[in-house]
Amino acid sequence: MNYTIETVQQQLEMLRQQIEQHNYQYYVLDDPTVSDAEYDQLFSRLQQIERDYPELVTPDSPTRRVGAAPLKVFSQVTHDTPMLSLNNAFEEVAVKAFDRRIREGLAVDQVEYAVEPKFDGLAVSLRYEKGMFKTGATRGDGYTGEDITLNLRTIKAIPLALPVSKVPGLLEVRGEVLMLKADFIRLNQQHLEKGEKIFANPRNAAAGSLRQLDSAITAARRLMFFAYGIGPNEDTRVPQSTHSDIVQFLGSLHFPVARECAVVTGCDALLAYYRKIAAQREYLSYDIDGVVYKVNSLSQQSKLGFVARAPRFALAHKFPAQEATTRLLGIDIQVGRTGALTPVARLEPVIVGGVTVTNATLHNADEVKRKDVRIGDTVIVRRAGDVIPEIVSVVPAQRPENTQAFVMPQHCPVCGAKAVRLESEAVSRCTGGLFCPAQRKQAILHFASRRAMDIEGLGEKLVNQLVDKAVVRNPADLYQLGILALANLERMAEKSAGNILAAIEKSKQTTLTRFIYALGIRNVGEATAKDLARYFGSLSRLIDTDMETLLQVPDVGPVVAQSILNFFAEAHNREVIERLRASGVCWEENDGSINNPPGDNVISGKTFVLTGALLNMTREEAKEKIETQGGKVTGSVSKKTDYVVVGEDPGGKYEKAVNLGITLLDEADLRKLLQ
Ligand SMILES: NC(=O)c1ccc[n+]([C@@H]2O[C@H](COP(=O)([O-])OP(=O)(O)OC[C@H]3O[C@@H](n4cnc5c(N)ncnc54)[C@H](O)[C@@H]3O)[C@@H](O)[C@H]2O)c1
Ligand SMILES: [Zn+2]
Repeated sequence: MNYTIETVQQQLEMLRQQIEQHNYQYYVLDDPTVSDAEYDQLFSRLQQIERDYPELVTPDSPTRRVGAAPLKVFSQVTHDTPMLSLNNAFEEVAVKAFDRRIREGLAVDQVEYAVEPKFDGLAVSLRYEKGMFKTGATRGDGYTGEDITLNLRTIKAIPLALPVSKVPGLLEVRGEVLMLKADFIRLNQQHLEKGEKIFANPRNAAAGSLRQLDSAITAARRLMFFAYGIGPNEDTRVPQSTHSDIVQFLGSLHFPVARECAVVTGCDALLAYYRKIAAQREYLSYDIDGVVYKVNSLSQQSKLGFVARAPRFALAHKFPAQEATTRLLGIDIQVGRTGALTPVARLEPVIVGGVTVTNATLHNADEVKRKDVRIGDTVIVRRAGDVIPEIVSVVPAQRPENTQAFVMPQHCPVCGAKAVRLESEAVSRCTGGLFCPAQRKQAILHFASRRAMDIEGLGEKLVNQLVDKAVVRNPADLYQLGILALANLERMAEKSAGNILAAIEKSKQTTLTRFIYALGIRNVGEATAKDLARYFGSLSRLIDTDMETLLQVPDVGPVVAQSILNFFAEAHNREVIERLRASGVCWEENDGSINNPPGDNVISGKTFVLTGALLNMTREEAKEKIETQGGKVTGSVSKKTDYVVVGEDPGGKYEKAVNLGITLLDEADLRKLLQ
């Protein structure tokens, strides 16, 4: 196709505008809207056109510049030596071309390179004066960065003081701040639980954590630093000969440096290093997006010099993208072992980092809403190591017409029970805990566990087999098991089958606490089960209870109470309980009153009159105790008096109480009440 200068000009402008917008999203807002691969494509298109039409290159083109201008809310730091970017290569041919250019530029046959992993974080510069950490800044647009000294001081890996004997003057250390994969997963998990925004990848998490106005937030996030270079310095003790010496020197100052740094010679060795690191990538504790090749000799480096935005002596050889763009075909709901409903994106198959991806997690309803993911959307998918692929974002410009926002289903798609979301949680959960097929294994294992029904020998392997073979679908089925069904299972001798049947039989005789706990009601642990058993005395009272009553139980709040109500509201759960009782599971019950005679409702709001001398406490003490529990003590008996406490030698008040028919208590009764 033949372009006129005008159409090329138009294309250029569009590309530049798009790239500027992406730079802003990525560098300033830490919130990219396209995948890196897509960005890199736009960028190399722009580079290509500018190579073909050098007369159209403008000094402000993104290909001439680094990053983006610093945010105004931070103070600015001028870099005495600019912080540049790196030229990129994705293909081996580009690496070979790089090596050839270097050899030609230096007029040598072979070149020695320092090779390093390319950290996927954000570049910072740390300024030390007389060995003390003074200021730290982001790269910004390469010339001016943001002053983030306070935030950097919270990073444990950054030394606040260096041995002055080694660096008496000025030293600027350059390197990358990043978040370790494990810390990233933990942070997102926390955010997910709290219903907060989750980060697309460790780089964004690191950038978002570091570029905070409140350094307390940075301190709460765990960040890591790796040093890879030195900026301005006025010190002859800084190595002057090779880059690898500099890295070693940084290590001796106690800066973390990558263990994978090496020195190699020739182009084949570069490619071998790339393959070696690519194979290790998954196992590294931090994300890398490629490797970096740097001419090792510093004098050769300065001979080669710089192009617009990057040194000529270095090259970033990037790994294939971990992100890709594809179409969202549907949103399925998966039900986890604990009943959590997770929306999962069904995708048009796409290759991400060498693996075909057809599904990606959307985490929960809030996340879907925040990203506004809709069926038919074009989405960016990211895959990192063995982490489940996820949707990073939607490409809004490519949304088809008439799409609808996603709504979380009101019922469990597996068992049809009501799905509810508790106020304190980010996820919806199926309430059919005892019979939902998705939750079977978990429910049965918990039911049989030691502190619940205590069925010895019924462990995970056995439960898996029983459920997979559909011999047991819910805890009630356990009590219908026969020796044959058990003995037919793998690795199950007749003797151990007999033992298990005996353990099941034995478990029938249990306590109400254990039984309530065994039901696996969300938020009802052992302690709560005990409180409930004490308070209600019988299971049927608990099943028939209401919110108001539940809130009277010690330590039961609205969230726990709602969980309990949801659980018993599900008819299938009640059926399983009926079957359990019919098969002989039993415990002692009472009407609850003997467990609860003391407590608020007895003293609180009641009026007491004391008469006669008490043996083990003074009247003052008795009065105080009654009052601290919310009761009232008055001096004379009337129809409004609830209790008269009668001690030794009571006076006229005693007779009056008898006449009015008021409940009399002796000292022992009072003490019991007060307990
Ligand atoms: N998705 C988007 O919208 C978007 C927008 C802008 C940029 N980007 C991404 O950022 C890239 C461009 O960013 P860039 O200019 O920072 O370039 P870059 O990240 O490709 O390379 C330069 C940077 O590499 C880092 N680095 C890591 N390890 C290093 C080492 N051992 N030695 C030296 N430097 C090392 C330094 O921070 C340096 O600034 C793009 O290729 C793209 O992947 C994405
Ligand atoms: Zn269910």
